Amino acid sequence: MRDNTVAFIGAGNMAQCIIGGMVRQGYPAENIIAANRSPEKLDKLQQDYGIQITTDNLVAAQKADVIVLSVKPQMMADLCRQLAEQAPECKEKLFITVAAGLPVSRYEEWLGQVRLVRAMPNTPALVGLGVTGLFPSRCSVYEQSFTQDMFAGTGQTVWLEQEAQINSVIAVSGSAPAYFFYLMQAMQQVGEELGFSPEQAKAMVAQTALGAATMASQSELSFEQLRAQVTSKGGTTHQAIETFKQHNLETTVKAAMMAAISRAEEMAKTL
Ligand SMILES: NC(=O)C1=CN([C@@H]2O[C@H](COP(=O)(O)OP(=O)(O)OC[C@H]3O[C@@H](n4cnc5c(N)ncnc54)[C@H](OP(=O)(O)O)[C@@H]3O)[C@@H](O)[C@H]2O)C=CC1
Ligand SMILES: O=C(O)[C@@H]1CCC=N1
Repeated sequence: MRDNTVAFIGAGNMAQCIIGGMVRQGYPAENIIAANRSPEKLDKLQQDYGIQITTDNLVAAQKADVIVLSVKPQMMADLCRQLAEQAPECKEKLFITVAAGLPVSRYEEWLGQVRLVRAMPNTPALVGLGVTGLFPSRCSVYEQSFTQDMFAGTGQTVWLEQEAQINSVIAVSGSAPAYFFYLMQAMQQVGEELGFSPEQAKAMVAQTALGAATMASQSELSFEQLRAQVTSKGGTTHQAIETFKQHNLETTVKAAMMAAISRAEEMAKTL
């Protein structure tokens, strides 16, 4: 299965994280090729992982068994039209798209009735701790199994029965590393105001987040129970949590996640 050559077209943040995760988990670097319109990111990918690189999308697509479309949603129409017009034989290959928003029907307008997996990964794929939602369209059992193997190397996978669930994956995991980074950024800022150096504050916040996430993923206790273990009656944590509640953290979190879904729905209509 790992004999398949996988081409990433668009070698930006998400492609770099998936490629890094795949290579670290043993996918043969010589069977991965990345294409990007500008060369700088490609040079770094080749240095870091020893994969093949090209600035010519058609070369990558023609060499590949599996084509991962990893450009921004706004760039997807042009890319798909380029492939359909200049490399029509690619229509027989498996496509995997990681773009937010764009539905299968849109790809079929551009590429025809291709075999396609909509994937919604997240950047912790780089360290093998990603979560990827997967929705197949017209794929064979082998192609689904290949996609499973490819993303399993980057973390957990969740197969979806309804395409609309991709937008829920965006809200819960695709966009979510940024929510945690935002909280960590705010905590580091306060840490610095309290007198720690930027390096100390960053390390303390990151280590605490790592510890909490590791406990949360390894424990059978609920998040609420784990929180209770930290919260002494009449103590400091209680006061901090009450302050989050007074500022409506839960309402804010829900509004932010629903805003991510709304944006994905809007992109489906407008791009
Ligand atoms: N970042 C994330 O956390 C996640 C992103 N996604 C999805 O992944 C996709 C990529 O996002 P992200 O990696 O963040 O974006 P980036 O902007 O980091 O990467 C996109 C890359 O595509 C390249 N590119 C644009 N047009 C073309 C083209 N026609 N041919 C070849 N290369 C091209 C850009 O090149 P250049 O160097 O010239 O700019 C850039 O390197 C998006 O569709 C997004 O929805 C999904 C889940 C999570
Ligand atoms: O912000 C975005 O649109 C992409 C999709 C999920 C994470 N990043």
